[in-house]
Amino acid sequence: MSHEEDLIDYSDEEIAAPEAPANGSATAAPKNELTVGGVVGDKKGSYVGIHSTGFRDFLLKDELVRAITDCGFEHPSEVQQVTIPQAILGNDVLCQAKSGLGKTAVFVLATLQQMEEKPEPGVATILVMCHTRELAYQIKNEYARFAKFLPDVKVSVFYGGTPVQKDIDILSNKETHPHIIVGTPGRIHALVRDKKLRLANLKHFVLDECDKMLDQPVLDMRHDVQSIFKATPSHKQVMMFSATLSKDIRVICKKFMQNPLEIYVDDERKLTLHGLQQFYIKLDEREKNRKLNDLLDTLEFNQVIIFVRSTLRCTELDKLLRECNFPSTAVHSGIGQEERIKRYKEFKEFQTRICVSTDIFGRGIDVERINVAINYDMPETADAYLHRVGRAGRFGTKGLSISFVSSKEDEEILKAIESRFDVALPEFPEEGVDSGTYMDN
Ligand SMILES: Nc1ncnc2c1ncn2[C@@H]1O[C@H](COP(=O)(O)OP(=O)(O)OP(=O)(O)O)[C@@H](O)[C@H]1O
Repeated sequence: MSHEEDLIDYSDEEIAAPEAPANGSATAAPKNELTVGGVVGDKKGSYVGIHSTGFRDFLLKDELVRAITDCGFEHPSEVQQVTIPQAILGNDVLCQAKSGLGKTAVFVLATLQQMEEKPEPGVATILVMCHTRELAYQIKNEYARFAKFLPDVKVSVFYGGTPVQKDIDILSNKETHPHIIVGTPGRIHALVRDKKLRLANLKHFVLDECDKMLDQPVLDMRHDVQSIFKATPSHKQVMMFSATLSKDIRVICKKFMQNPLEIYVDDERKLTLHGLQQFYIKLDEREKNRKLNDLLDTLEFNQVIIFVRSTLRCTELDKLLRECNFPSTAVHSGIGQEERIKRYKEFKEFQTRICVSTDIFGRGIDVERINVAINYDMPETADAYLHRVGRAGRFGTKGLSISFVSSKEDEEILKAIESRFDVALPEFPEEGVDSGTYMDN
């Protein structure tokens, strides 16, 4: 059994406290910050530097512009306006921007733009890593979407829980060897360690959900990332993204970078989504099931995601919902990988409307029609809360989040959320809320 197979799914595990900075290779970077729509430290936020109003202004390859149009993207979001022009120049970038506002397209477009027209067969130049397998799969699909008019570009996704031999076969044939690799650190590390994957020609190293990936000393994710990083050339572009970047984690991220441009779209305290209405409900643990039933009966939703704290609770709640005739599915690390991806696809494609999940779907997962997010169990940190509720109200759409508060600890988390993100979380009104406030027409 490889080392990688020992790694259970990271995302079901607790978020560990950050440890001392790792022995990274880069030196401390001078301040190079751009805050948009907020204030970082004593520096005033600024819109100076935003001149672009359309994707065409980025002077991207024709093939990319066509793909962007096909995706239905009309205008770049704020994070895209600010970050894409810098990223396509090859600068290192550390970027924080709200959930659901299009960070993925920033690195996908920036890396594809910098790719040679005829990429050398058998050579990987772009590596993107993230913390869960479903997110890796999703990012691979985003590359496929934007590279659709670049027929020579090959992209593959590698993650654990699948036969490693398949990955080795792909890598050992020049015809199938990808130029772009997306994956999770355990499997990528195993492939690099066993010399199946060579990164000597890598030009772009990207971490999505970078805080989660680097703040995991217990489960060795950071260790895997560091080992992989060491197998790459010293001259390359490094980009990292998340909706949450605490001061501590920024220091760690920057150890991988050289003089990065730090882009913070909105002050840390203003990271909650405008279109998202957020409430809590105080109740006893034993009242949760009935309350959830009532909510699912009365709320209007396109799709709803329900977060729980363990795989066992996930299985049981899903079962209970189905017994009550709610069309539910469950996703957690105890489910076989193939089945997990199948369920992800069904949910993404609107074939299922209710998904009970552990934190596996708590970050990055983009399902357009989720308009309600329910914390059946409170998350353990304010940051985890922000990511979870950000599954609803994607790209400026409306949404609703309701969090069940059933213990003293839950109340503490609620307070931490309110103070960290400068947001008032009111109690869910007895009479409910008007569906027009959380459903797009
Ligand atoms: N300019 C755009 N116009 C329209 N839709 C867009 C645009 N940019 C991104 N989107 C869509 O918005 C959704 C959210 O984007 P994405 O998943 O990249 O967000 P994110 O910033 O990575 O969020 P998170 O922090 O939750 O991971 C996706 O469905 C994406 O296709």
